[in-house]
Amino acid sequence: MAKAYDHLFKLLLIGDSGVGKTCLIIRFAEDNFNSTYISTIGIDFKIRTVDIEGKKIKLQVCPEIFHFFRDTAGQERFKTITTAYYRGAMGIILVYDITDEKSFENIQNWMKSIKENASAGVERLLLGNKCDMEAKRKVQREQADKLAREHGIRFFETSAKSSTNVDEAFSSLARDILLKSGSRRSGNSNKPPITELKTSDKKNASKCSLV
Ligand SMILES: Nc1nc2c(ncn2[C@@H]2O[C@H](COP(=O)(O)OP(=O)(O)OP(=O)(O)O)[C@@H](O)[C@H]2O)c(=O)[nH]1
Repeated sequence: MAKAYDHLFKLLLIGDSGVGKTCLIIRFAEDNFNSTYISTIGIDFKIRTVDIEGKKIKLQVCPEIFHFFRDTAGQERFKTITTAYYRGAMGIILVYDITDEKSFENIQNWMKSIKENASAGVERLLLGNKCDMEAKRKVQREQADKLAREHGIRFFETSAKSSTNVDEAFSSLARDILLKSGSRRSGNSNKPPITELKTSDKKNASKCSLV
């Protein structure tokens, strides 16, 4: 029997608690949104197959999961329990909440965490989620755009609630991973420059930015 997909890519979402990682995954995989907040204690990964460049790409998506523990001095700390998944991820999505400045500042720490835990060639993507809450915005898109450029990664503003840019963000990451794996095999890079996607996809951006 023919395989139902051409490639399987494992993606991981990281970012502060409450920024909307689980909701983004559920919106992407099930096209659903629930505003009741239950902090992740172990949603399993979700799966969706997308069509990219004529290939069927099965995306297996998982949020970073933490647990609290006490260190030897009795201080409460948290620790990832998905370290193995971190290493196996081919794409990592860094998420902050546009209404929460701290979650944006912490992106630098999450970048460090990727360096320490993930595979060297992992593709990264920055998302500013909850862009439906414009009135409560604390992080300007220019700040995030600058950060993304400094790290050479793409940036979208998304809303899991209104579904803005969610498919676009996941597909763009999958496309980058696909192009990278192809170029690794052929020895040259087909990855379009970051600015190229910006113009072609801008029509989908609605009020949220896609830079
Ligand atoms: N307005 C709005 N609220 C959102 C959006 N995404 C998530 N939320 C809300 O934000 C809260 C946290 O969302 P989660 O998806 O559970 O956040 P998380 O990052 O998985 O949190 P942890 O599991 O604690 O790591 C929930 O109340 C969601 O309903 C969004 O795009 N817009």
